[in-house]
Amino acid sequence: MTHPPAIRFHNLTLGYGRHKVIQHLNMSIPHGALLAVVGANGAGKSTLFKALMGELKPLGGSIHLHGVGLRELAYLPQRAALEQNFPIDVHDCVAMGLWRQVGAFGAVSATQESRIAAALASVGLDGMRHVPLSRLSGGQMQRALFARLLLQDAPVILLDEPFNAIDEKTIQDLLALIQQWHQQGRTVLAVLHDRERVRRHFPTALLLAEGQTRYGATAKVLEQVPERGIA
Ligand SMILES: Nc1ncnc2c1ncn2[C@@H]1O[C@H](COP(=O)(O)OP(=O)(O)OP(=O)(O)O)[C@@H](O)[C@H]1O
Repeated sequence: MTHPPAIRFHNLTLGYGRHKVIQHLNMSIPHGALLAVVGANGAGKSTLFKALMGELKPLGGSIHLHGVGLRELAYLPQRAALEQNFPIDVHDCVAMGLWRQVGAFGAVSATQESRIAAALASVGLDGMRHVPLSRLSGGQMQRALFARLLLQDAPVILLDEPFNAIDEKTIQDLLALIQQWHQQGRTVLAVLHDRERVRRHFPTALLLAEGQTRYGATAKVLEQVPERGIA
């Protein structure tokens, strides 16, 4: 079964001033895709996500979202170290995932509180709701950010290096959540560096590399890339 496109890049060129990072990218990502975005450092993986989020204007070409509003994209940027210094606890950080429903200063209803509790339980942080973010380990912080994504309930989820500097047990738990999102029909794009993980868990891949951008079934995309080619 082929799904209609959720995201289409049309002759897309991205960069900063005169520095072009991605050039003339043409591809469609179907609804429900589970896609790994791979490529060497500086290949433009984060740049592509920033453009998808509307944070960076294309130098050329265009990005089309089909059946998905810009506000329906959930985005987990590369390790938000800064965010961990915010003087809030785990509960309030996760509750921010509800901002579309309650607004920035709205009160959280009893139903929403139970959704927050369920999200915390799904990431294994149920006992930590009142712990300040500054006391969390890297893995626990990433669990909290995934709980927030759960509450956002977005049809399209962008994860930029979600497993960077995270312990293996957390990675496995978060991978299980990603699989759940995939089974629910959400579109998930994740920037990853670990080739084996990509092979095992992501059916499709986009390789960004100067002159040899490739998109399709993961095994095919990775087959001619040198062992260190995406790290
Ligand atoms: N704000 C910026 N201003 C100017 N150049 C930038 C900016 N952000 C990124 N770049 C440059 O654009 C290129 C692509 O950067 P990007 O962060 O998208 O790469 P990446 O594939 O995500 O790399 P990594 O795997 O290291 O995170 C790099 O050469 C980088 O130096």
